[in-house]
This record gives sequence, structure tokens and C-alpha cells, in this order.
Amino acid sequence: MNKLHSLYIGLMSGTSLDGIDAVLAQIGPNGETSSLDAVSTPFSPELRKVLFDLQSPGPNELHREKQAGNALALAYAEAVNQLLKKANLQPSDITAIGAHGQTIRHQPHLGDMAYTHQTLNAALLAEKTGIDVIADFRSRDVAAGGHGAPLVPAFHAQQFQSTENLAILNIGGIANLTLLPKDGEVTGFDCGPGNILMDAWIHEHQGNTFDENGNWALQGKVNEVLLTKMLADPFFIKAPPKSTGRDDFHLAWLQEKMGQDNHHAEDVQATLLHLTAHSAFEALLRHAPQTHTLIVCGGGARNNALMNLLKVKVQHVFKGSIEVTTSDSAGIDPQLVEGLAFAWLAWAHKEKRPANLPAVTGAKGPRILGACYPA
Ligand SMILES: Nc1ncnc2c1ncn2[C@@H]1O[C@H](COP(=O)(O)OP(=O)(O)OP(=O)(O)O)[C@@H](O)[C@H]1O
Ligand SMILES: CC(=O)N[C@H]1[C@@H]2OC[C@@H](O2)[C@@H](O)[C@@H]1O[C@H](C)C(=O)O
Repeated sequence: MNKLHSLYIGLMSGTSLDGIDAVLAQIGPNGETSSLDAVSTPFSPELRKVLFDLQSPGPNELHREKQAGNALALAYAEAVNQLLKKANLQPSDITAIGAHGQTIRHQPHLGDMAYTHQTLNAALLAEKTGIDVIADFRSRDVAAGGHGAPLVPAFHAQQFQSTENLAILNIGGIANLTLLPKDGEVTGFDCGPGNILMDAWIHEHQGNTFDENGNWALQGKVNEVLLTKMLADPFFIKAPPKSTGRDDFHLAWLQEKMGQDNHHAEDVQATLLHLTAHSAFEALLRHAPQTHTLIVCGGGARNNALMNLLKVKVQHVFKGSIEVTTSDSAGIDPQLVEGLAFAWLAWAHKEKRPANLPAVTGAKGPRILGACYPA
């Protein structure tokens, strides 16, 4: 390894609640980042349930939240140890871990009382790994009046430099779009539900955690009335800065839109697939019609039905002027982009570089993100 480069580990567990992506990154003096290795470990059904139950208010939350933070730290430590073993490295080889934690509330609209909470016992993670841990990346941006999300646009700007207009669409639990014009300011915002509602609906009806390749959705027929009702949610036309999460999009939201009408379950799944594709496509159409290439990342990039639908919509309106691809084309596994981003955010913290983009989050200014728990 070049002496000027350092090794960082990024740990991401996102709104899908599917598990942990741990990415080993090599980062250069100007933040040039490349992924060297990775492990992805699913949550145990028990931990997934504990984290899922915390997504909505309930009894004895403080104790349950602290216990979940400990359990998550232990699961993160296990992922780090697996990654170190796989890459044949020692804890002393790693400069720091950037750990996202698990978002269990996101309330950026409360003025001086705004908050966003990513549960994680970062002290326990530092203790168990013997590596400096940087965590709680979003709070400082929120304290500065921002949404604290999305944070990845700054990393996308670093990583996907180009001489043409790019847009990066992350389809995780929530979908977010980063716009990288070839000359102009980087912008970005959450554009709506990604996989979160499709995952919830198939889990409710078939017990699966996700709809592989959208196969179940493809058995149904889109219900245009329901789709129109869902797309009428004010979030979709709200001007950025904007962010969202499980606080806004959940099964009760879907049930409210469905009302008392009878629906075939697979038709609802088909409609949810179209909701994700349509809301992301509309965001692109409204905010970045000059895009040359749309790069899709996040687990949704692995859903063939979703990718095909997006391509059809883009082709229909833009007639070949926008190419749709996945981050594989830039050499990054779509599911690892966010993990890599949190390694980069840890680097930015260590280097005392601000990493939020006020034009994205709405914060009063650039801020150094995260808090350090030394080994
Ligand atoms: N082969 C596949 N077919 C369909 N969907 C898939 C496939 N692979 C992954 N997914 C979807 O991707 C999701 C995981 O995506 P990802 O890990 O990017 O989300 P996340 O990081 O948890 O969310 P966020 O970006 O909102 O924080 C799964 O829950 C599933 O819905
Ligand atoms: C509050 C929160 O956890 N937001 C997540 C979520 O997942 C996707 C989207 O909503 C994005 O805003 C953000 O995550 C990524 C990593 C971000 O901050 O860019």
C-alpha cells in the first residue's frame, strides 16, 4: 500500500434492516477511496425484530434502545473481525471505523428540538475491536439546522467524478438521488420509498424479507387508482432539502392509502414496485433532465424488475439521451457504496474536513461530522 494511503472500515446498516455491510477502504490524501474487501452479514431474526420494533413508539423504549445499541455494537464487532480475518489484517492496521448505527427515529423538522437518532453503543464497538470508532454522523448537521441526510452526495461527488452530467440513485430502504452536474453545484435529496414498502408487504403476506427480482410484483397488475393516491403524498412534490424514513413510509401509510378497498396482494406489490420506480423517475425528470448517465446503487439495483421498469421509463421520455447503469460499471458493488461512504466519512472526520453539503441538507454551513471513540 502507498504510504500516503490509510485503511478505514465503513459499517452500514440501513433502513432496509437487512443486515450489516462492512467495507475495507483504502483512502488517499485527498480522499481518493477504493474498496479492497467487504463482508455482508445478515441480522439475526432476533436483532432484526428488536430493531424493527424500535421504529415506532412503544413501552420501555429507553432500556430497549440501549440494549439494541449494545447488540448492534456486538454484531458490528463481529463483522469487523470477519473482515479483518478475510483481509489478513490486524486492528492496528486500521486508522478508524466509520459506523452508521441504526436509524430508529428521524425528526429533522422540529427546529431547535430537531433530532435524528442512530442507535449504536460506539464505545462498546471501540472496546471490542481495539480500533477508533467514529459514529453519530448526522447530529451535527441537524444541530446546524440541516436534515442530517442524505450524507452520501459528498462522497458520490468524490467518487464518481466525470466530464458529463451524472445522477446517482441509491435504492435502499429509502431512495435518494444525487445530482452531479459537470459544471455546477452538487445537490441531492431523498426521493421516497425504495424497497421499504415492498419488503414490508411481501413479509406480511409471504414471510419473505424481500421480493427477489420483483418476481412476486411481476405476477400482479398495477392498480392505477392506488398508485395515484400514493403519489399524492405531499412528500413527493416537496422541494429539497428533504429527507424521509420509516417515520413517514410504513405499512400503516400503505393501509391508509388502500382504505377499505379489496386488493389482490400481488397487485399491491406490483403497485409498490411502480411507486418506487415512478417517484425516482419523476425526481430525475423534475430536477435533472440534462442527465447523461443515471448510476443506480443500493440493493434495489439488484432487483431486475425494478431496473427494467426504470429503464423503460427513462427510454420512453428521454429516447436514449440518458444511459441507465449500475455502480458495477464504476467498479463498485451497488450494495457496498454506502458502506464505502461511511469509511470516507470517518476519514473526513479524522482529517477535520467538513463532510456535509449545506446545499443538500439545508444546514447553515459546512460542519465536521461525527464523534470519535478512541480505541
Ligand atoms: N436480488 C434482489 N431482488 C430484489 N430486491 C433486492 C435484491 N437484492 C437486494 N434487494 C433489496 O435491497 C434491500 C437492501 O438494500 P440496501 O442494503 O441498499 O438498503 P439499506 O442500506 O438498508 O437502506 P438505506 O439505503 O435506505 O439506508 C433489500 O431489503 C431488498 O429489498
Ligand atoms: C436518516 C437516515 O438514516 N437516512 C438514510 C436513509 O437511507 C437512504 C436515505 O434515507 C438517506 O437519506 C440516508 O442514508 C444515506 C446513507 C445518506 O445519508 O446518504
